[in-house]
Amino acid sequence: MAFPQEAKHTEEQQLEPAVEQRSLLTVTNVERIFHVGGSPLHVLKGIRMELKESQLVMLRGRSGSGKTTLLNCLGGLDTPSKGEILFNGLPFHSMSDDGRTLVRRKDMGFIFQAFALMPLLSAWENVELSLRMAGVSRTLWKERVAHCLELVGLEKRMHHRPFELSGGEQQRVAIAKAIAHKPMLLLADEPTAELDSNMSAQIMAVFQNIIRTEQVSICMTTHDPTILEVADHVYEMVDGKFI
Ligand SMILES: Nc1ncnc2c1ncn2[C@@H]1O[C@H](COP(=O)(O)OP(=O)(O)OP(=O)(O)O)[C@@H](O)[C@H]1O
Repeated sequence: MAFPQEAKHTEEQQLEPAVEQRSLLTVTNVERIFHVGGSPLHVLKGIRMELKESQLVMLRGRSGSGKTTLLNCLGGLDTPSKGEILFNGLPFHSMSDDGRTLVRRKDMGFIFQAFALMPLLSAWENVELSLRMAGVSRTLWKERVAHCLELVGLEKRMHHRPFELSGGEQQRVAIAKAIAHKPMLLLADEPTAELDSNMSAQIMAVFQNIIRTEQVSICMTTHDPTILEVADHVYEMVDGKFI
């Protein structure tokens, strides 16, 4: 199988002067209500946001403000109770679970706070596993795995297993794993939460690098005020709303 997004950005387009970026994700009046002990709990209260191609957007807010709930809705892991989410023109809010799963597998990558690596597999094998899961042809694995690990600066650690890597290095493997199948959108929940400020800065530099070279858009949650400056836009969340 060829990589589906290969033709997304042609050389010709890259040489053209900057044009208005296309909207990848449009969120309109999204609400999420959970029912807890028979009472409704309004966690998202009318969220509107937009993410364009090759943008880095951050969701910032206190614990419990609803960031993860929103990220889950954006990634199709959960569905809003009301409102609309358009991803690459597709109505995510009204698609079936199976439909969303297919889109997610092909066009999205996920990064979590706790790295989510297979402990017995090397960095190389972890990234390879992600290509296998995405149904990418085996003939493409070697070149793509090497490329992704180089992109995140781990060419010298390719055959280390997670326990032989630092927290920052493990998170870089997780990033390589999340971008291996060439997603359009990367969703990251507190990707720097477990890292010190130096390692967090390195992860943000990797994000900026992959936005440039892989034409991916990134939406991430954070508590950390020191990394906000690299975002194209920061949405500040308080009690289920943007302020
Ligand atoms: N499945 C669920 N059922 C009931 N309540 C939920 C559910 N998921 C989340 N909540 C509640 O929604 C609120 C927001 O949670 P969420 O995890 O989205 O916040 P957050 O901003 O990501 O917090 P943190 O930064 O601590 O991860 C919390 O009060 C949480 O208890």
